[in-house]
Amino acid sequence: MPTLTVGQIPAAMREARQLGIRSVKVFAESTQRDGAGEFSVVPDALMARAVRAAKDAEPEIAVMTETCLCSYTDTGFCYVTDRHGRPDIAATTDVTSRQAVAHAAAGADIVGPASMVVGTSKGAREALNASGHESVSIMPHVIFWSSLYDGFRLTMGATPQAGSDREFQINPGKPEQFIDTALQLVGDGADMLLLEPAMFSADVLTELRKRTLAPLFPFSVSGEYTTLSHVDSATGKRDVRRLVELFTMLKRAGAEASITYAALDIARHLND
Ligand SMILES: NCC(=O)CCC(=O)O
Ligand SMILES: [Zn+2]
Repeated sequence: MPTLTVGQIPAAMREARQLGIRSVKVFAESTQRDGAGEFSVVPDALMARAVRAAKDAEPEIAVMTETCLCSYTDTGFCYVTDRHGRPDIAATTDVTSRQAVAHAAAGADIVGPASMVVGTSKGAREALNASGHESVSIMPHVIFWSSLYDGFRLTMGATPQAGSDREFQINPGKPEQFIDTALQLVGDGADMLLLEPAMFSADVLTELRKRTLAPLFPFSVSGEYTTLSHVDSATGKRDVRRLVELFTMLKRAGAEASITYAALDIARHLND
């Protein structure tokens, strides 16, 4: 998967603005890890520097972040584990809530609890309110298991070392569980919901569109980017036509907007 250094962010943001993109979502790949994910909240942590670089370059573009631990734990899990290797819910909520505050302090407009650990959205909301960041929004991820995440995990060095990261993600055979979780998150203070993987959650998007007023954002994940688009060897451009068709369908189904790694390529394609 393509990545940027912090130094490359300003140019990408300027191009995004010129092409009419109004928001970006940032993921940070940390090389420093420990058992508790504390490198995500040190002063000048990678995500905070990335957010600051983006907002300094283009203050009008909304910046969304991810609050999660898979890029910061030595296990590669999205949550802190206790000495028995079991998820430690309280510790996970504590550190991801501090991430939310750190991202907001760096200028983020929307933070995205992504571990699916119950309580992390509520925790982030309370921590943001207690630190004067009432206007920062929360967009939690609602996630079906999928092999489409493999490319992201490989790129981010976030493949769990043992077992799988399905603990809190939802079995794709249980759509009602996905819907219940999404509605519960709205009850916990989510301002909007991110649904992933985009292409395999169109049915629950349609259902949720009828059941909540919260804006719904399908997230087209790494496997969708790598399998539905490719660089055309003749033109050197990324052929994004299949992705455009996917996002057109999702818009029909009720998506507010879709999130994609191909945003710049699609905007270039549409502006051609
Ligand atoms: N929490 C980060 C993701 O879910 C990314 C998935 C992907 O792009 O494959
Ligand atoms: Zn994660």
